[in-house]
Amino acid sequence: MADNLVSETAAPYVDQTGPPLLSVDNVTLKFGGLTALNQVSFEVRKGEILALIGPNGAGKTTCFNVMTGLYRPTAGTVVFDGTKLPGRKPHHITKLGIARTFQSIRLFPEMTAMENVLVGADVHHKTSVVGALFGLPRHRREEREGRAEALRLLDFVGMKHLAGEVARNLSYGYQRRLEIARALATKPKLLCLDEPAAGFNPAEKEELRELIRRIRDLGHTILLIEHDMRLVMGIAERIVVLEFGQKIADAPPAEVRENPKVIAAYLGEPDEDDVDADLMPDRDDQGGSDDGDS
Ligand SMILES: Nc1ncnc2c1ncn2[C@@H]1O[C@H](COP(=O)(O)OP(=O)(O)OP(=O)(O)O)[C@@H](O)[C@H]1O
Repeated sequence: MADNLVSETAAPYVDQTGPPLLSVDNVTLKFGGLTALNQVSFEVRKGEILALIGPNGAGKTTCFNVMTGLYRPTAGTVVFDGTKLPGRKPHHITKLGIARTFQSIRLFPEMTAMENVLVGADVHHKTSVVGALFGLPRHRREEREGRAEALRLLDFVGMKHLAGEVARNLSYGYQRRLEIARALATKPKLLCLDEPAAGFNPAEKEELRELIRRIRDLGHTILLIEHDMRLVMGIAERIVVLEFGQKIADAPPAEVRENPKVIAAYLGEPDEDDVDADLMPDRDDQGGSDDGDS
């Protein structure tokens, strides 16, 4: 792999000294006899772009599902910004500051792009149903500000001109961008992206890479599940690797791509010196299922 594909940023945004934004602490999750996560621990530092990678079925999405309150761990805990998460409802976790996108796009297909973003923003609205029904001034002001913010977010992801378009009519690429805009509308401290580049061509992947950088530069921390190694190596400051529910590596990209365990996980047994993480297959090459949202 060409060296210039490895992120060389000195991670100027990453808070190396304060407490981690997220700690996954010894998390085990069992589905009946299957251990999807086995004593997994890692931290996400404020301002970081951290990638979570691993072969199909390694436990990546399950990890997101534990962090966002869809699953409760069998053992272990997750602490976000000083708050223990297990047992909390997903909407409460969103309010605390974790937002996510899904492997398979989940928009409201009959709503416009603008309305989809407004749904995301709803999580922080303060006015009551009564306020909405009677069109009270505070509600009207909140609505006006919400629309302006939604438009700003649509502009940020490059689709302001599509604000009035119904989501189901949008191209696949724009639907993915809209999901990101909706997640940003919740004002997340931590944005979790589950395979955002799936189905993208190289040019779209490059645009996505820029977008993820810009999102981080705004002050959001990013946790990224992605099968495209070129994208991961080019953007992540640190990579956590899972295999069969266990963490097998946690290091900067340059180290991870040389790690024999990681190479073996992707390619089978390493072939002495003749292995290079550039050969790590993209998701499409793995023949994995499309919808592992678990
Ligand atoms: N709800 C569920 N019930 C039973 N087993 C599940 C459930 N969700 C996930 N699994 C299993 O847990 C394991 C981890 O799945 P997970 O979707 O987290 O993997 P992944 O690393 O995200 O994979 P992919 O890259 O294919 O999306 C797999 O063996 C999967 O079949």
